[in-house]
Amino acid sequence: MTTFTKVSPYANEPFTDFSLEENKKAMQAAISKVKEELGREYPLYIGTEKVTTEAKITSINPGNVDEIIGYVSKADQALAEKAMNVALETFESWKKVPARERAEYLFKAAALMRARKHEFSALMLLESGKNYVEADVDTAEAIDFIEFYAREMIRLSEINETQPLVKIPGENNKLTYIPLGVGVIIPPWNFPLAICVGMTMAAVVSGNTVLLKPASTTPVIAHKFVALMEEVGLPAGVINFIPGSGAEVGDYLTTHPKTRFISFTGSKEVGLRINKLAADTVPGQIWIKRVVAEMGGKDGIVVDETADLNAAAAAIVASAFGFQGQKCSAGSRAIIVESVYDEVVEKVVALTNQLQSGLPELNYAAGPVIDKTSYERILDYIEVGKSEGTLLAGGGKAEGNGYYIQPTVFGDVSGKARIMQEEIFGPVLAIAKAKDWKEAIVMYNDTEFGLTGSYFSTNEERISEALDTVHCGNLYINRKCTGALVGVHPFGGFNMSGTDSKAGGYDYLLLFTQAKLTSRKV
Ligand SMILES: NC(=O)c1ccc[n+]([C@@H]2O[C@H](COP(=O)([O-])OP(=O)(O)OC[C@H]3O[C@@H](n4cnc5c(N)ncnc54)[C@H](O)[C@@H]3O)[C@@H](O)[C@H]2O)c1
Ligand SMILES: N[C@@H](CCC=O)C(=O)O
Repeated sequence: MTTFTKVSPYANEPFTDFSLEENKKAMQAAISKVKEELGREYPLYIGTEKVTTEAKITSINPGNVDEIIGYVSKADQALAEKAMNVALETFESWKKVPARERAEYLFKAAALMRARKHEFSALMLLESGKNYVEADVDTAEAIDFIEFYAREMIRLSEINETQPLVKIPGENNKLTYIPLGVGVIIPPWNFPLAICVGMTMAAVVSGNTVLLKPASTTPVIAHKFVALMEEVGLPAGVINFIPGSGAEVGDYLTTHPKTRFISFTGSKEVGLRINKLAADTVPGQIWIKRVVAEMGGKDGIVVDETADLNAAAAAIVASAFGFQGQKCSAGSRAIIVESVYDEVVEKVVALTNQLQSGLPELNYAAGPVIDKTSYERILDYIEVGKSEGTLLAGGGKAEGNGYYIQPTVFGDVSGKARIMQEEIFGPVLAIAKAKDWKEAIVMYNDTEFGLTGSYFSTNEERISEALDTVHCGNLYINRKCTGALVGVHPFGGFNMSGTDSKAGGYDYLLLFTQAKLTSRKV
């Protein structure tokens, strides 16, 4: 590879405006095209080999459970071992590829994904149940991660020029960020393109080779990304695609002596398990495994009596019910000061009741939740909510040939209630009343999580105190608590929300590299 793309300053990928008929039509055309390709089989990628297994993951449309998205081959431990050996071998050559050259593969991939944006969004919409806007935002974020990390790797490779070390006479000193080795990439299903792409590309552009184990409900969109990387000419063996059972393949690779790092995004329970298993050293292991674990949230919005109450209500509803509340950033709690409680709650309920449930391909505001297990878990939580608060909206199943649940709101919930403390990961909002803004912040902080939060107020003194005391990785003032943008809002949480890796930020690639200092006497 000799000719490099001219690198422009990083800018976020614009979102598509679906109020324009031509954009809506373009998405509908992409959905029709993708539908013609449903039901295919997809292999594992192990180096140059495409491996088809008898055992398959069947991916279905959660909004229309009779529609099969695809059949994806499934790795077992023997295939995971084979992939590990290929990744180890490929690492020896990939780590020597100059950073600028590695970044070039990413620039090419971003350009191609941009050209096929609606096609990626359409497949994701059918496989995960996102509506047009949510799918478009996910694809845009995937493009952003690729563009951002490519530039970041170039920056890190030039750090000696841009941030020189202190000079002393008689020595030439240099810092180089070198890769770690073979990493296991374990993304969740809820940003099935953006997070899968971001986690994988960050590790790869840093010079590592990876074993990518996608989430079992969204393996087809993950495959589309892997095929794209093959198309741009990324050397075989850099990304090895091994869908499979988390418990079987995941545990095997987490405890493997040659695994150098694990990059995980998902639930607290699985994240803690990985962290624990990875902490044990096994025979043949010569390093401390690095674990990047981004986990769940019980995010909340605090509203005081000076706030713009219409804006606050709109933000509460958008944060609670965007993609059916299936975001780690979802505002599943609202804490409202007593004097404006009734007014805000009334607005929230009115806006919630406007959300219509239906097929993602018809672009309904409220689509299905991801699978039967989630569906049943969320419905159970709704029953718990009925004994912990006052049901104000929704409260059960919604119509449709899929996993549809009504956007549900509970009021008068105590801060200690289960629906205020546990991550439900579905369209369920719990609202609590606080005596005043100070108590509201204390209630917000009363959680084991610490991912996102919003504070609505027009009082500068209180905003200033909120900025200091609301304890979460991503704190927003007077806006919703979802929708972090790459490069603008580096993303990651405190406490049980994870290792605060700040995806889409300037520190992120450091997690996939190690700094080597060389000092030469002159
Ligand atoms: N903090 C963040 O940035 C962030 C972003 C997105 C989602 N999330 C969280 O992710 C969760 C939802 O995603 P999910 O349902 O896919 O989470 P999950 O923990 O069930 O699964 C995440 C991934 O881990 C795999 N896995 C399961 N068991 C494993 C094991 N023993 N070893 C290795 N891998 C294993 C799964 O197959 C999947 O690929 C929510 O808790 C959400 O808050 C966090
Ligand atoms: N980064 C996304 C959330 C990712 C987790 O689900 C947001 O900011 O809404």
